[in-house]
Amino acid sequence: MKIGYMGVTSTFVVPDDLDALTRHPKASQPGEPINLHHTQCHGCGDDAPEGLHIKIFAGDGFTVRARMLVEPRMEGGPGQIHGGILATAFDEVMSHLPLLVGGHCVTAHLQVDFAAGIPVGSTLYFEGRLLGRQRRKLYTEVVAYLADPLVDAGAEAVASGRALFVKIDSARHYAETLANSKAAEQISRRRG
Ligand SMILES: CCCCCCCCCCCC(=O)SCCNC(=O)CCNC(=O)[C@H](O)C(C)(C)COP(=O)(O)OP(=O)(O)OC[C@H]1O[C@@H](n2cnc3c(N)ncnc32)[C@H](O)[C@@H]1OP(=O)(O)O
Repeated sequence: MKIGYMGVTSTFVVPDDLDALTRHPKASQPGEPINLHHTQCHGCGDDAPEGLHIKIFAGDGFTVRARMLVEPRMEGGPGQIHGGILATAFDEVMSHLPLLVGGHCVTAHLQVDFAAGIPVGSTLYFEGRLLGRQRRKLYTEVVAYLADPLVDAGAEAVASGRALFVKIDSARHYAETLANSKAAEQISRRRG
């Protein structure tokens, strides 16, 4: 099996020749929650029993804000969050950024830098930013803090991530797997 994309290990490089960004007319307003996915989504779904239950809100411009309680079931090293859980949280938070410009995307590339251990019991605050778009590709980044950077200018950044998302036709992309989803009916209804 070849590793990476098209046999090449991907790196995250934002191209210089980006397309102009326009906020989608139906995008959530700053401060409003973004309900991009569905209730069984492992990242944001309220009804996913083992999910992360991340709360995600639109920010100014092309940004999102989010928070997540680090629960005991998320433990990796003693008393600290598991790195894979944080990567999942980053994926989820950044996956809401494309909605600000419209359309569903999937993650094509994800990378994480872990700067400090994150204690179980803490609340993580996330700031995500859309760095740019080129055709179907959207470049995003996210930073995690142990305090809300909106109210605490000295909030410490404990991890950061970057991801490339690719725009999809969701009906086509999920055509063969939708029936496996516990939320199949809800998603079909939403599509009309
Ligand atoms: C109600 C519904 C709710 C929807 C709910 C949505 C839930 C989202 C959940 C959170 C997000 C996830 O975890 S999503 C789950 C994890 N991700 C996935 O399962 C995705 C699996 N991968 C794929 O399906 C595919 O590889 C795609 C869609 C990413 C790309 O395939 P494609 O459509 O054929 O397009 P392709 O031409 O290959 O690529 C398009 C452009 O992207 C570039 N590109 C593609 N992959 C890469 C890569 N790894 N690294 C660099 N560049 C890449 C190509 O060079 C090209 O650039 P250029 O030629 O334009 O320059």
